[in-house]
Amino acid sequence: METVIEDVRVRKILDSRGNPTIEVDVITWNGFGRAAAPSGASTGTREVVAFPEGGVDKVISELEDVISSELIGMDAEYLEDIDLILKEIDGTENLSNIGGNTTVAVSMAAAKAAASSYNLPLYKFLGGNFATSIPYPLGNMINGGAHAGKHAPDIQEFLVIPKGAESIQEAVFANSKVHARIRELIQAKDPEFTGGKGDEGGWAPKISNYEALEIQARACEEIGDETGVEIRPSLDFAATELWNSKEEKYIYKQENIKRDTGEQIEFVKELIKTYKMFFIEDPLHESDFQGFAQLTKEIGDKCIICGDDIFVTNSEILKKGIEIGAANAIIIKPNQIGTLTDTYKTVKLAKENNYIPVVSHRSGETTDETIAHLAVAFSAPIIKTGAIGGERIAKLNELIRIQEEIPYARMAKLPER
Ligand SMILES: C=C(OP(=O)(O)O)C(=O)O
Ligand SMILES: [Mg+2]
Repeated sequence: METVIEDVRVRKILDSRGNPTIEVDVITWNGFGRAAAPSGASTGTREVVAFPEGGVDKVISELEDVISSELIGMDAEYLEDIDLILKEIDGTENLSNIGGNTTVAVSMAAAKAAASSYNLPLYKFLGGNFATSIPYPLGNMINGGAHAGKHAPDIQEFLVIPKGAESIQEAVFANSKVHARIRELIQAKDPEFTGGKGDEGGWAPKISNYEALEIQARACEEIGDETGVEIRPSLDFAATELWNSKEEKYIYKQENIKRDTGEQIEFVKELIKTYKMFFIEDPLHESDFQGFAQLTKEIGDKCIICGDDIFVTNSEILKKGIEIGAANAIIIKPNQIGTLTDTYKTVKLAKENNYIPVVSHRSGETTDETIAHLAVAFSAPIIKTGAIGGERIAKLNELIRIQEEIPYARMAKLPER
């Protein structure tokens, strides 16, 4: 009885870019769940459609009644049934009728309502008592590409991971120290730097890719020495954004360099070796499964090779990657696939095949903290959710609370790289 849905409310709220997004409340007999959908800027073409034409307003005016009349009376605990109904209401493969952002917000709010009905936090409701490992935060330090202005580096994300941290608190503060040090190092290079940031809270400076790489490496080393925590650099190339399919080249506008697939693979390998990169995301464009497989085979034992736009949290697409050994990690973004059930299906498949699930934010976020709970529930060893900024720290601070709550909490076991 406790988990029976009594009401569903949908509203338009702001995201971190100032764009409208959807927030959903699910009210059960004995509980309440609220969740909001994020949105991407460098989206994969095979992601589900975020919103139907007409955007959030259309969803609210036309769909609120349909969704709530279907869900009222259902049991929020039966997440698979709820997600199935949402997909049935939509009726398309890519959720283009009601939008994947609509379904994901309802799906997450329903799960949170079910958890709350039992007086359980979401991570425990979904993950049970043995979900005790806390993910390492992969934090954004410098933003480029689609997440920053045109003078910023071409590579989308310069990230760091405090892999030597012994607690989430130590980890997030190590990241914030690196973030602050990077500002100083940028300022030393460019005295006119105003402290501008990109969409994910990383600095958006007018420096080259190589300058950014040098600054990133130096900051990791200096803060690592200061704190005694090993901190390793990482990158998200978001290479689909760099790929020009007509020329069949990756275009680095800033350096006026074009690289074909072979050159791109060599370039990525060189950066991994030079900077001891721990994690590289989307080094090749979203359709290059073979390139991913080659890179993984050649250097996947030295660095995590992670697929985002290539897999779009879709288990069927991941299967294709697994068959040929493309990547050894996968970004998990619930709104790429539209429901929690399908998100979990992908995480399960990844784990069964030794692909590391990396639960991730989007560039457009809200203060919704759900992904912190999902990362713990799924025992994901890494969460990618920025380093600073209100919508990023909402997740990081929630992890601090979760760690405090779990009696045997320990940092996740990271793969050796
Ligand atoms: C978070 C990312 O960006 P977006 O949300 O714009 O896809 C990413 O590419 O990993
Ligand atoms: Mg990415």
